[in-house]
Amino acid sequence: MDGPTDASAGSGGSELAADSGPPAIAAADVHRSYGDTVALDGVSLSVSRGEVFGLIGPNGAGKTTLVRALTGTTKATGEVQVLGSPPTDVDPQRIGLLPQSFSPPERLTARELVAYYAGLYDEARDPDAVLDDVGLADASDTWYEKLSGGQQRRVCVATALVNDPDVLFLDEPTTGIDPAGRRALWELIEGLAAGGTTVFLTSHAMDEVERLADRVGLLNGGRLVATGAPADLIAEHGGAPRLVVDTAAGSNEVGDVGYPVEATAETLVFHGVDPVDIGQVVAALDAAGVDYGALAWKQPSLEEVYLTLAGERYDRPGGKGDGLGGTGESVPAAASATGGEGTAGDAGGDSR
Ligand SMILES: Nc1ncnc2c1ncn2[C@@H]1O[C@H](COP(=O)(O)OP(=O)(O)OP(=O)(O)O)[C@@H](O)[C@H]1O
Repeated sequence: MDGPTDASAGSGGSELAADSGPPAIAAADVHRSYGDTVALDGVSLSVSRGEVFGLIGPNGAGKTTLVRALTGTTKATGEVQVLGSPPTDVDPQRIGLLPQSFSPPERLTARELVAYYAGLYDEARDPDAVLDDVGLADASDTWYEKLSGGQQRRVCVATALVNDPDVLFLDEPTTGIDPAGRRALWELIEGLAAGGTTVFLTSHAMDEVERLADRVGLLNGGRLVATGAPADLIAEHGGAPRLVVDTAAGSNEVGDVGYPVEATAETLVFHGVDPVDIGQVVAALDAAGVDYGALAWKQPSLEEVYLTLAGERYDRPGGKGDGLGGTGESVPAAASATGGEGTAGDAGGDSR
């Protein structure tokens, strides 16, 4: 872990970005079990100040447990520091946390709720300004229980922003939020990051993580199995661009078109096809008399990285894979722990 602890250094995000102090978040060999269920199995990571770190992984991989370990809201073994100090020693003013599950009192208006959270801090932003930031200015007088699920989530995000934190933990911030709202929230997060706020977010939306994160960590079975910039992970694990052709034909019906071909129940997938060579494949299909429908050229994305490394490639019933993930090579079985919720062996005393 990095050196001197000075939790009082710097007061605003932009100052932190220029600060050469300890990383915003540092974890070394973090373990957490619930009874026999190993939720975190030796996680180590470091997040620089001003960085946006995206944590992805299958259900039950340990993402929420890691957020809780990093924020000191569950006990874990190993070492965790936020801004150079154990998380429970850091001034709460400097940390923002949006938990995955958050059930505020329902008979309060959005403004009253955000104002309540504002009152917990020495300094806080104007609740109306924060509600405006999350696109809820028009609903600020509505009771929480009368808001839609996505609006409720936005209020929860607002409560995490109200103290203008230096380090912001967002556990699945956009779940349930409509596409326009998601984009608005992305812009908000981008603005915070541009101002120097460190953001640690978890998400199942790969487009979200690919857009927002400077670095991504893939958690599987409680272990961090890959970390890197989205572009680097895609280059390393995403496979080649491919042409997906809707057809019931088998690969043996096409002949050799110069690209590895993979057949699924409803598609032929040609791997490594550059856009300029699509015509060559189409000509080969026509020459072979293959009956086909739509063609789609796809570049690898973070989703392919996820599907490959998490071993979660989707197989259609009766098919050999959807042809969209990875390189068509066999992938390891999912290693995620998916035990049920419960408190057995939860000696950690989760506190938030
Ligand atoms: N309070 C708890 N009591 C018992 N087991 C728990 C508890 N919290 C989490 N677990 C288990 O720990 C493992 C990791 O759970 P966690 O919620 O951290 O995963 P996750 O990656 O956040 O999942 P999801 O994507 O579904 O939110 C799972 O097997 C889960 O069942």
